[in-house]
Amino acid sequence: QNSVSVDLGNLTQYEFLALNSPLNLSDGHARQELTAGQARIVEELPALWADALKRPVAEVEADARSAFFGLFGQHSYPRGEGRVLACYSSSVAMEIFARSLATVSDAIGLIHPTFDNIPDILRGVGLELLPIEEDELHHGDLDPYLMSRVGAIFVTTPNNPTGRVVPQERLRALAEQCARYDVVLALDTCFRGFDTRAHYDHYEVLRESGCRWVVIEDTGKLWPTLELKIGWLVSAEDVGLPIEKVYSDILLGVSPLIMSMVRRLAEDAAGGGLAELHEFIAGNRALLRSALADVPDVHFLDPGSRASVERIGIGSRSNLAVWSALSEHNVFALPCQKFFWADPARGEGILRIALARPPASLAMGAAALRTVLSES
Ligand SMILES: N=C(N)NC[C@@H](O)CC(=O)C(=O)O
Repeated sequence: QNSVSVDLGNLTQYEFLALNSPLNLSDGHARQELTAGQARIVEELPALWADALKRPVAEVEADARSAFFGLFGQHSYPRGEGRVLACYSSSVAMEIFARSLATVSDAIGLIHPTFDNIPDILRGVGLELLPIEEDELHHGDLDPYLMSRVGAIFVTTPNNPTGRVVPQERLRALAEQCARYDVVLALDTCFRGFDTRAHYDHYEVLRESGCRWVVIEDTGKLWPTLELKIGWLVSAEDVGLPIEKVYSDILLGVSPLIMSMVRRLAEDAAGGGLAELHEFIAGNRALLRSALADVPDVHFLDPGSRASVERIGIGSRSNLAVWSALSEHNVFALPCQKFFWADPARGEGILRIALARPPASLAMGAAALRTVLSES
């Protein structure tokens, strides 16, 4: 067994290695087959193109926002000018938020663990990062020292890779503490679509709390749209950050064709597609867990997660050695050191498997993982 292990710079570099494999179980992007309803929307694209040519982009955008935010129960999203900014991806939205925060603050609290492009983007604009352990975030008020040191706190909910959701009353308490310290509360909700526990109206809670806030919403992990996506950068009226100015430094706007595609996908989801997606992911999660059920020293670390990824504890095995052995089978998982951006050693015995994949691919990948784990 080739136990040479590779330790790359960040998680996305591992994901690049998997991009051309039919057994890519690495990135959290949607790579399952189109449903019949979604395939019909692909057929509609030429008509959506013609429709977008005839209508003002503001109208097309408003329709896309209404369908997407309404689908996930976010009825109180802001309607005012410049309050919801469409970006090419949630990472572009993240970069704009980070640059605007760095004009007024030099430190931010960040949930730990989480996907490493978030700390990388924040460090990239010169911000000092203070970790907020996920358990601490869910337990109660945050450390007063941290709250007096930072200009914002950043929370991914549902979190990546754990799938853990900040419940409504916890969000309210967090937002109220942020209001007391005048700290911006920023949320990355890119996995929200998978978990109905994240479908309470976050914008109503945020508005009622009186805190300054930013939310990054993402269409990119839900539907298999060949990376056509929108990251929405949503902000409070009095957020006190030059978000619109920095946005205008980066882009003028997202294609109305993509906005219309997102609207139609959200409409299809509202008509039954979302429930279908939840069942699909649950089925793949069950497939993976049963394939590994009798392998010694294998643990499913997030039993309650509904996100489109699954963390697997592999005991004392080296996840980099397992990753390498899997890659010999042309199967690609994601080693979890880099999610623990402040303490990578805590990710050593953990792999993440993507669930938004064709069941047949997942089954073959799970069988290869079972073989590799049984040999190590
Ligand atoms: N801008 C970056 N690095 N994009 C990768 C990111 O979307 C993957 C991800 O979030 C996940 O695999 O969970």
